[in-house]
Amino acid sequence: MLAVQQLESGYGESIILRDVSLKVQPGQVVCLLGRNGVGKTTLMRSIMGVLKARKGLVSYNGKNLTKKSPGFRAKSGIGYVPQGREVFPQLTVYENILLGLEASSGKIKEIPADAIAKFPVLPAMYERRGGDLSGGQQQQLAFARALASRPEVLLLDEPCEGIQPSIVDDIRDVIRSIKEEGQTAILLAEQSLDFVKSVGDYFYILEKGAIAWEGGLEALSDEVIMRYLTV
Ligand SMILES: Nc1ncnc2c1ncn2[C@@H]1O[C@H](COP(=O)(O)OP(=O)(O)OP(=O)(O)O)[C@@H](O)[C@H]1O
Repeated sequence: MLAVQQLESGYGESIILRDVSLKVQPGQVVCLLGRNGVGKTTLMRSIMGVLKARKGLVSYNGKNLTKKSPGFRAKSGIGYVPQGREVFPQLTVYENILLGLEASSGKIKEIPADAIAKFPVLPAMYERRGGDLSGGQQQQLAFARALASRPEVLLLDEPCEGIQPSIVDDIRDVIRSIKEEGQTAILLAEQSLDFVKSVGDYFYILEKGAIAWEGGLEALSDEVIMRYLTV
């Protein structure tokens, strides 16, 4: 289980997240919601260790990761698809995916066929440079790169942002298939309510850098949506 306890995090002088606690249980798709700028990306980055927490705890299966590097966290089984993808533009699609294997500490030597089978468009593009792909294709590439090391928890930061509807549908199908397989839990930050409702098991809503609401799909009422999510 991934657990965040009383996390405080920010940039320079400003504190962005205060007293944030959440859990992602094995096999779950947990969604992180909130209006623009509430701190969803800051939370993802703090969980991955790209941003150091100021207070609180990030742990995975009881192991305290709070002071550990992003590389250590990746090797502990946490995958990350950052907002904006962060595909290496000069490397080929194949090389980008190979880099994802680094997180397996040498245990996985070849790109797993079942991980790549989730993105059938990619093999035909193996020799193309990452930077030449469309935004949607880059999103699929970043997703495949993260899955290549068979993470136990996957952090997905706004995978549908700026993506054409047909690829959003493909991404939804990939998330559903990961959920059915039950090997990888997902923490999904996403603005699209329809999307999260179609895949999510449990929901946390951030407001002003703190968890303002949490609950299951049945509790995510119109009133809650109006109060915390409507712009
Ligand atoms: N590198 C940074 N330096 C300083 N402030 C930052 C930095 N990145 C984000 N912030 C600020 O932190 C706050 C939270 O931003 P964050 O990107 O985490 O929100 P978000 O919920 O992911 O927003 P969005 O939905 O628009 O992606 C915002 O006020 C933002 O301006």
